[in-house]
Amino acid sequence: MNAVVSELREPPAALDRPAQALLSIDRIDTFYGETQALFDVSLRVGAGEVVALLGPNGAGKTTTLRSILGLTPARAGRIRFDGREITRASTHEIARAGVGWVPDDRRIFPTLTVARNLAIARKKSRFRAWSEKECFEIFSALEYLMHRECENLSGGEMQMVAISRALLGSPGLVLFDEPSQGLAPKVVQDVMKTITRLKAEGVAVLVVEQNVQSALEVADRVYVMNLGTVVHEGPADALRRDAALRLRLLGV
Ligand SMILES: Nc1ncnc2c1ncn2[C@@H]1O[C@H](COP(=O)(O)OP(=O)(O)OP(=O)(O)O)[C@@H](O)[C@H]1O
Repeated sequence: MNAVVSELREPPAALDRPAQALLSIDRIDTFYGETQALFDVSLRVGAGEVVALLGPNGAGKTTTLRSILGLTPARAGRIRFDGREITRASTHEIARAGVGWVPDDRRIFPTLTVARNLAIARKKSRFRAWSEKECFEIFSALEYLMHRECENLSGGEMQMVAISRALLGSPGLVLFDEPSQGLAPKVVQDVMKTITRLKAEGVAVLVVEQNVQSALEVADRVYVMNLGTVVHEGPADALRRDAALRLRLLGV
């Protein structure tokens, strides 16, 4: 083959990568002050794809989410969402573009009612708007909690509010940070079912999890991080089936 033609060609896409990335992170470095937390991190999430971000404490998973959200912007590299560069956009603009967030500490206004917390989360983006009624279909208990103040809710109830709040913001992508943390096994199953439902509705998900088993049940693809870098990328199925690989990468 002519050398010039071959150089002009796109490199072959890896088979396990989505052809059209909704979110693409390219070689980002992120710092807290002078301390570097992410080193040359690249990651992709396709439209309607569920991607799990796994790895030990301090690996850089939350920092990756914070970089996407503009809470701790990347100092080098590039982040694109839905065809638009968001590397240095404000968190508000990123949310308006259709990135939803379910934080690990839920961040619900404790003295406001559930209804009020949900009302202030409503936003329009180019992605589909979810209604409160649809949230009640997903979480049947939610309808009966609407007039409760959020400080009186259980951990599982708070998680329902946090997920519903993300959906009411019309997301094309929802970032979940440790959604199963501190929840009873039944509630963890409900959260994982919700992730599967989002995928069925065409919403992409990037989920950070310590609960490897639950994450592998719902994910299409997986990234494993360690010490601020991506150390593995591949289909979730490979990690589900290969106990030796799972043990080597995740210690479980
Ligand atoms: N606000 C902060 N200021 C300084 N360093 C931080 C801050 N937040 C995180 N770090 C450091 O950045 C690195 C990555 O942390 P990060 O929270 O992203 O890891 P993680 O993989 O999400 O782990 P965990 O499950 O413990 O949250 C760690 O070395 C951590 O100590």
